[in-house]
Amino acid sequence: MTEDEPKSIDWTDSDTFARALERADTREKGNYFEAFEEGDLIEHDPGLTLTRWGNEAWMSQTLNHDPAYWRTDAARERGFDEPPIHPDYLTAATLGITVEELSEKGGYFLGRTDVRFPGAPVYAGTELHVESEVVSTATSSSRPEYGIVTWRTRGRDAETDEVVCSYERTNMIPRREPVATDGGGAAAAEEPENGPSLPDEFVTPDGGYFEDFLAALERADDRDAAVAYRHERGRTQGDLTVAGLPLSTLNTAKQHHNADVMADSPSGDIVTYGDVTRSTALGHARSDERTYREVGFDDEQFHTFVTPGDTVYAFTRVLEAENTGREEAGTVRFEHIAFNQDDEPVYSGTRIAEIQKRPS
Ligand SMILES: CC(C)(COP(=O)(O)OP(=O)(O)OC[C@H]1O[C@@H](n2cnc3c(N)ncnc32)[C@H](O)[C@@H]1OP(=O)(O)O)[C@@H](O)C(=O)NCCC(=O)NCCSC(=O)C[C@H](O)C(=O)O
Repeated sequence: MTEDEPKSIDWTDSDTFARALERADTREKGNYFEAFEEGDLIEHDPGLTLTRWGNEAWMSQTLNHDPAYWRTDAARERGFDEPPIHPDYLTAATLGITVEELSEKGGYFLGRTDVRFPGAPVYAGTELHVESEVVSTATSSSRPEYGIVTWRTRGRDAETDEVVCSYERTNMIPRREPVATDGGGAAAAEEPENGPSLPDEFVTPDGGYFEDFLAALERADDRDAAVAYRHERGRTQGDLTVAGLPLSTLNTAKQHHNADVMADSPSGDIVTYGDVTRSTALGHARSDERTYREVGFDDEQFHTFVTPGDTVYAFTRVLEAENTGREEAGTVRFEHIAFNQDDEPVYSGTRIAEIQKRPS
């Protein structure tokens, strides 16, 4: 090189690189709140083939061990052709595909309702196609930097076009332009002087069959009692559950795998995907019952963050039991509450499931 030739740039020199980074634009991912308008229909590009491996990874790591999802003979006894895809994994995969367009910008998952599985059982090899419709958008009165968006999402079997999973979900989504507010929620935070008193007695079912739930409800009837109990198992959150499981469903929300960005967010750390928290709590609950089929989920809410090192436990309330005349199972409605090592609720929701009847 002669003196007149321009010096080549060493882009990896730390000062040079720092200056380059300062000047470079970032190619952004995800959509701000302002991108969503009521009635918009969004077809999500990514598809995902539901595999037995994906199903088993999800089920094992969330402690869902129902044999019908693991063993062919147990699956056939329950009326399936082979071990099907579990509804929790199907729900998480349906949501995962939507994240890039709906919530990757950093939207905390607040709640979900009307989770249903209208199609035939879903087996490994099914390719999912997913679409979402914007149901509503609202400003947040307490957090001006966010808006609140609700979508109706449908996951279809790409081959038959049959809807296999559908739900309505609500997230907080960052605004491009924060709005001015009056500070909103402060008044609503006031606690009543005396909270509602709990029932005198907590009844625990003797077993996990439908008859046990029915008998427990009958024992609680006409008394100041609730059928309510906690489950023994806990699951401490680590890299696989916090980052690995959502990424395996194509869920690109930075909340679960970018500790650098999340250090400067309300949670201060990466957080467990809502579907992992919820599936883990449901796994604990199912370990104390004889599940026959999952029917649906409503009123799901995420109350506070779960971060690495936190342990997810579960508490169950039995709300109703109905003998529908079906030979194999009766229908039970539960409320499940996931809580952490400090006994704080992190998730709650109601669930309708068919529970096996005791073999005669
Ligand atoms: C996120 C929070 C820290 C917010 O807490 P806070 O500021 O105390 O507010 P609120 O919880 O009262 O809620 C904020 C506003 O949102 C409305 N809201 C809340 N829930 C719902 C709901 N189910 N439906 C509709 N609207 C809802 C409230 O009314 C408030 O409105 P306003 O008063 O007008 O402001 C806190 O909520 C929190 O920590 N939540 C837990 C969040 C979480 O951990 N989620 C799971 C992990 S994130 C995830 O899974 C992302 C996922 O991958 C994805 O992409 O979706």
